[in-house]
Amino acid sequence: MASTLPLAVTQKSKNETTNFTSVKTLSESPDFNNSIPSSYTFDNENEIVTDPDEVNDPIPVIDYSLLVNGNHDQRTKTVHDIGKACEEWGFFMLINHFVPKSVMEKMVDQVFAFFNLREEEKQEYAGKEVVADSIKYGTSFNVSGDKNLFWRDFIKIIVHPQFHSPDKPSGFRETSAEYSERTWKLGRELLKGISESLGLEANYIDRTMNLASGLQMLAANLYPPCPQPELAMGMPPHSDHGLLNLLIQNGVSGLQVLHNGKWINVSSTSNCFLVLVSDHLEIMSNGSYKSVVHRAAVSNGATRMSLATVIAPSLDTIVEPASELLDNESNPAAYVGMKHKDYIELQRSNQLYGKSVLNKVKI
Ligand SMILES: O=C(O)CCC(=O)C(=O)O
Ligand SMILES: [Fe+2]
Repeated sequence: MASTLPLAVTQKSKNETTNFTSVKTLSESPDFNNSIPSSYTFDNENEIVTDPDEVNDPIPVIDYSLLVNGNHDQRTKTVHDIGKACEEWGFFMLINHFVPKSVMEKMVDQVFAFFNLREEEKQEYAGKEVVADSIKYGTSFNVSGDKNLFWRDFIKIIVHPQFHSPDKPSGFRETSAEYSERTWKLGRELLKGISESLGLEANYIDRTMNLASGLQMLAANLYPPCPQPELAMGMPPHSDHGLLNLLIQNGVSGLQVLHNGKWINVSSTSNCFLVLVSDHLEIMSNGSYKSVVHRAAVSNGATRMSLATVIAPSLDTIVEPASELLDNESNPAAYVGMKHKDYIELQRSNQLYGKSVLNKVKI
């Protein structure tokens, strides 16, 4: 899979950018002459990107209210549809999820307020590591390891099993506490439907992935307007660690998912969660459900913001294929078990590219 992904590097010189600690500072600098430094350029030529209405295979939409409040038939159909979406796309849109629109909007506003702090204030969280230090502010993916830089600034915050928050901006802590609590409940409930769709008891994933002490992380991405969007990349093709990623965005589209070898533009959505199957769900389902390869394109007109909520096993859980799904002859284990913490470390110390980390645990 990784070798088929279109991402070739054209130039590689970081010297021009070493004075900037964020894309936001770079793009707002008075000296910025509207041509992006070569260290940010990728060869995005020959890319075919398709809008969902151009393929007769619409992005699956799941009505959460039918999973939790539907009658028997509606529930059964919803569980079936979730399974189909996880199998065929590794991706779906979740509607009627009971997270109030006002809470989602307040969270988006607070994330913008964080990125709008002075650079020195944000730098307090730079130079840290998200698992060890709970909060990390940074740019690109891993500046010291990235071959080319991505047009993206980020903050990652661990909010479960212990809740953490930056002290600024004011109101961030309260808003993110409410948002985290609601999305954590939503993710756990959704995983019950996913367990059932695999033919397992509803609590199977919750129990075996130790979600009572599971990891929840908020990862906010800022993509400032880019004067040469065709040359830059917000985030390269990758899949996420964890079980699910519940993604929201600020009304500017940019997410693209790889489906049957084609990049599909996911249009901007409001009041809906974009749900991405992540690597640990692929591993525990022994590959029945595929983590979705996705990337973020940038645009020159507007600032885009996305907020990922990662719902993941506890850091000490060794994630391996569920023994109930295996059969020595017809369906042997296709992945080796690895502690979640070690998997994150592996991802952090590698280039973010396709399924390169998942491939390391594939048998
Ligand atoms: O910005 C997006 O839409 C994608 C973000 C993403 O892939 C991530 O945070 O892992
Ligand atoms: Fe991602």
